[in-house]
Amino acid sequence: MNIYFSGSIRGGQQDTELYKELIDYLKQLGTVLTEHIGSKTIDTSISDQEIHDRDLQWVFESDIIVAEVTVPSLGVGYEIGRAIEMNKPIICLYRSINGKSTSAMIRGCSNLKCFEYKNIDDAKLILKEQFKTINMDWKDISYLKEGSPVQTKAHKCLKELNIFDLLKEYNPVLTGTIPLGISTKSSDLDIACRYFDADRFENYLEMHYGRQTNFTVEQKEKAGYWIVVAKFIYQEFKVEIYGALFPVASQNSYRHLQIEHRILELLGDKFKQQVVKLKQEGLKTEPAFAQLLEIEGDPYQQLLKLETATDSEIITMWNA
Ligand SMILES: O=c1[nH]c(=O)n([C@H]2C[C@H](O)[C@@H](COP(=O)(O)O)O2)cc1CO
Repeated sequence: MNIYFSGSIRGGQQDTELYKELIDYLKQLGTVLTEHIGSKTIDTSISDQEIHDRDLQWVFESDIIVAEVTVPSLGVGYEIGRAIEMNKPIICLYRSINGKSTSAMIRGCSNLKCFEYKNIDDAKLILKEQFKTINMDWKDISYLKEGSPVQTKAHKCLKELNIFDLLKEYNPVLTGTIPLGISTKSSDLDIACRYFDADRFENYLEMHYGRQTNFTVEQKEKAGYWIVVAKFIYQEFKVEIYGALFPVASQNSYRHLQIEHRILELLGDKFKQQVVKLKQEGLKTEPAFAQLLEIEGDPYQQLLKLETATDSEIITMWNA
């Protein structure tokens, strides 16, 4: 796994030693492409344009961006913005100094995860917990092959439909409950995609899947977003391909998948069985999680808030 560590240089180098400690820790989790940020020696042999182009190429090659954003830096802010455009997972870490927090454009951005920490041990714990979820590559569906009978069947159908090759440019990810192993008989095969041109995406879906049983495709507004939804039946599965204009990683179905996966990993089989039981009784997935964790309010929104909770906070929510 390639990691792009981002930290202030010309914005101020007072935290360089801390960056070095973070980089050393990240080296245990993957390959850090930007080790130079942990050193005060500035390479003057390359031009600003070379730095810019090299670093953007590294952002592109990274699987994750970790940014320490306590010292305000134009370069770090710019890298984060470009990484969001590239649909990369981003973790920002900051310390409040003299009551001063970090920019609202970072803390308030739903395309990244922002954590406040106090010391290096805190930061390491946050990184350890976050990397556990991020390491799961949902784009590669081979994990289904070794799974439950329904997961193996899903794998076979998705291969036969060639969904992940045909829709490659739309960045498809299987979401919903089948990847999590908590599906019931009525669970769909949900595929989340990102389009850049809704009409083109709709036509493409029609061209490739229009002959499938009960095929329908429509464009509509949902919760303020313009979406394209194609549905059809394939063998025993209802397939739903869903496209929106924004990156899959920031779509709610994907974010729910990630947080639910993390909760299931943390709370184990007993919790999983309770979720399945509530679903069999007719509850939808997110309301089932919310009921068991005693979360009040809109379960779809409230579950997303757990993205920045620590493992121990999540564990204490469940009184088995
Ligand atoms: O010499 C450099 N090398 C380099 O890699 N950078 C990149 C990596 C850092 O994450 C970020 C720091 O930006 P700034 O220098 O504006 O604080 O920019 C920035 C500079 C100098 O701006």
